[in-house]
Amino acid sequence: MTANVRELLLSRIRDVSDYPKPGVMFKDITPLLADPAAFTALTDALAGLCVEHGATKVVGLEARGFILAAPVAVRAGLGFIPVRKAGKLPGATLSQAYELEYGTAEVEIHAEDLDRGDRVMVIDDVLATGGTAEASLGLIRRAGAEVAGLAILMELGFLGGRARLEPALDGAPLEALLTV
Ligand SMILES: O=P(O)(O)OC[C@H]1O[C@H](OP(=O)(O)OP(=O)(O)O)[C@H](O)[C@@H]1O
Ligand SMILES: Nc1ncnc2[nH]cnc12
Repeated sequence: MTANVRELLLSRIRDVSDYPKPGVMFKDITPLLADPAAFTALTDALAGLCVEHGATKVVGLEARGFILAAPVAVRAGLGFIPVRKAGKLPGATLSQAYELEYGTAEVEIHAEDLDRGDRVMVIDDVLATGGTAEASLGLIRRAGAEVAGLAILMELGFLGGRARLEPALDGAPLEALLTV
């Protein structure tokens, strides 16, 4: 990704202080989504990572991760699998509870959506504490698939998510397009 594209993406992420609770600096990606040049550049960059790391499927993390991962899957010619918040998937699921920067949650995946031999690229907008990604990587492994990588638009470096994720990544790459 060129420095110009990085600048474009950074310029389209809005900082909202004290949202959704005091002390949190929320990274709002809606201006980026509304800009077709920026959204296309982001989709191309993430799809390129899928190809580079030999992914066979793309997993998006609810909800903002869906918005990024779905066009990436189409662009890369791969299937899209949702990791959803608990209670939203109708089939047989695997579940994992985790803690957020501002609350707790539980994520689920349809166990049948991944096969042994699949290499999964996991996509989300923001890496904060790493709890969501950690839980999701665990689900993918429990479903029998391999993690090709974790690709994030923006890593909040000061929250230490990368260090927390090291065991869960187990050598798979963590690719952050932007780090603040
Ligand atoms: O690294 P973590 O501390 O786990 O935080 C990162 C997660 O938090 C946000 O999702 P959120 O749960 O707020 O849901 P949303 O995408 O539905 O807005 C973001 O989209 C990541 O998935
Ligand atoms: N500061 C933040 N901005 C946007 N999404 C987040 N998810 C967790 N922390 C976040």
